[in-house]
Amino acid sequence: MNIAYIALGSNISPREAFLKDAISLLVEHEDITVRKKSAVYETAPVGYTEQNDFLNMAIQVETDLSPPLLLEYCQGIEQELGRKRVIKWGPRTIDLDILLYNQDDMKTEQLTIPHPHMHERAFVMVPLADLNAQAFLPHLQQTAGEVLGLLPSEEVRS
Ligand SMILES: Nc1nc2nc(S)n(CCO)c2c(=O)[nH]1
Repeated sequence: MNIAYIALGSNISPREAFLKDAISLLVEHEDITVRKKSAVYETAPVGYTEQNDFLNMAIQVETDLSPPLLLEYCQGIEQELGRKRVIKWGPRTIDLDILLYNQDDMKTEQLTIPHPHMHERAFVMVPLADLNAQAFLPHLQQTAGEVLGLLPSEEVRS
């Protein structure tokens, strides 16, 4: 069994429905188990800012699929839910990005894991820390919490 973290985003209505549908399609795959879901965050667009606000979240999955096969299935979901790559950084019905896959640190033509920009994006790092602040980013040798400046705390602050 492998553990992967996937970021999801949508900024075309109905955003919530696209997130739910994407997760349902992931759950349908016999080699994918969705173990945990973060909260859903409304976020201002970064990069290409002339577009609607996003809903972002992240999920933790267990999978027997290899990274390339997991990517292929995620891209299939984007197609299925009507993602049209009109403007590269533009609006999208649904976006699924593989953030982490075990402790892999790999780069191929199709796929770079960990996601190269994840540490620069609060809309990715906050949902990831929701799931597991101890998730380790091998390319940075830091946990998700450390990237966010969260100090490990034994007790939950009351
Ligand atoms: N807040 C926010 N801004 C974004 N800019 C791009 S591109 N994207 C697409 C994901 O790379 C997003 C996003 O998901 N959320």
